Amino acid sequence: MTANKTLLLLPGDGIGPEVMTQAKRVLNWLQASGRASFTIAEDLVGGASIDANGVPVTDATVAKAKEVDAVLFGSVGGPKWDKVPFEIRPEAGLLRLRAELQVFANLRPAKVFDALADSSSLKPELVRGLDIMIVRECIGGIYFGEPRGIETLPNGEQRGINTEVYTTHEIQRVGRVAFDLARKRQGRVCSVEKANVMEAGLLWRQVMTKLQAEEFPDVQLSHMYADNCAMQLAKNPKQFDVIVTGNLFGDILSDLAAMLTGSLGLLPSATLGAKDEATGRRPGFYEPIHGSAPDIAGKGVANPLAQILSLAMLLRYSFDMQEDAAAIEAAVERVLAKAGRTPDIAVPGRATISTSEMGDALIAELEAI
Ligand SMILES: NC(=O)C1=CN([C@@H]2O[C@H](COP(=O)(O)OP(=O)(O)OC[C@H]3O[C@@H](n4cnc5c(N)ncnc54)[C@H](O)[C@@H]3O)[C@@H](O)[C@H]2O)C=CC1
Ligand SMILES: CC(C)CC(=O)C(=O)O
Ligand SMILES: [Mg+2]
Repeated sequence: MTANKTLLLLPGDGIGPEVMTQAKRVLNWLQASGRASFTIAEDLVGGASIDANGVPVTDATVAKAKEVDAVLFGSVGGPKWDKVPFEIRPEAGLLRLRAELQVFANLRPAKVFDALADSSSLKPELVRGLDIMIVRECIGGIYFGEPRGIETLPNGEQRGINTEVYTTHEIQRVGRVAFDLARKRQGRVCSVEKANVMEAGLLWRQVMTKLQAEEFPDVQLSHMYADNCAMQLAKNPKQFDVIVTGNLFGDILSDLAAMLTGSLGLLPSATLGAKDEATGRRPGFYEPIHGSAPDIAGKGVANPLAQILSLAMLLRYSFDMQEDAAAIEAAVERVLAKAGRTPDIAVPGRATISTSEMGDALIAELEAI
């Protein structure tokens, strides 16, 4: 059994708590079957924290997130908080957590399960067997760059400002994560930016080129403009192995990649920081790539698999529980093969199951191991 590990759950808003409930069942199964022992805390974040505490994440919650071995996050936001000041909107809580934990490398795998090749909006032959890894820089770029804000000009007009900023160091550290991952995969990295338009993109391209030549000559590096990458992902996604890109392009391209797999409700992510050489600890923050899905929240129909697969990534990357992570992924595959489908991945003409029934089906598969 793996020694006691500490875990903070932050379900958040909308479908966040609904899908987190199913992930908790998997955690319970891991403990009840004697595979692991966790100390689990849970806290508010996003709109739920605004309602209770007036801020989207409290200092105490941030402190807890820094103390634990890993954080499992749901999703935040929703129309209820549309009118709160921008600085304390629910999403600001998520951005603060990522920044405070210094989790800079967001790993967003897009893998097509065999049983779902027909659920993609692309032709099955284009996506069958697809397995790409998008590495998105997560605490820099235009989401964090200064200056930012909305200012009033002398003529009374307003101007909204955000700034794309990347330093050599920020590009190198996420680049190393991408090259390291490629070494364990097909050995190919495609670096994505807009070096034809933006200086930050030009620097990104130069730094990646130098990094590959100096530290990763065994890995093949190509470059692509972000607009072309979006087109190529829809045209021929299997050409990619690892894609490394900045915060904004990574956010957008990973939602696009999600639809190749059949649904946004299937894509997990792991966001990792640097390993502290003194303690051996590496911050790990795990979340589905989808948001709080206000259009389906409260209906019991959200697909919990992205949240559960995020837990599998947590076990793999933060707790080195490779077998258990693989067991969960295999159970997901078996549930899908037996046509266990929430509405987002429905097979036309066949009944769908609810969020909790998807949880039931998954636990049944895990118990059958
Ligand atoms: N990490 C986070 O907490 C994120 C939060 N958001 C926030 O979420 C709210 C809604 O944003 P949207 O742009 O609508 O994106 P969204 O990802 O919440 O939803 C987009 C579409 O995908 C569907 N969908 C998402 N997850 C699903 C699941 N697990 N099962 C089935 N269908 C699913 C939704 O029903 C919706 O039709 C906003 O407040 C946004 O800021 C958005 C993205 C990430
Ligand atoms: C801060 C988030 C709402 C941005 C987002 O869409 C994401 O990280 O996937
Ligand atoms: Mg997003």
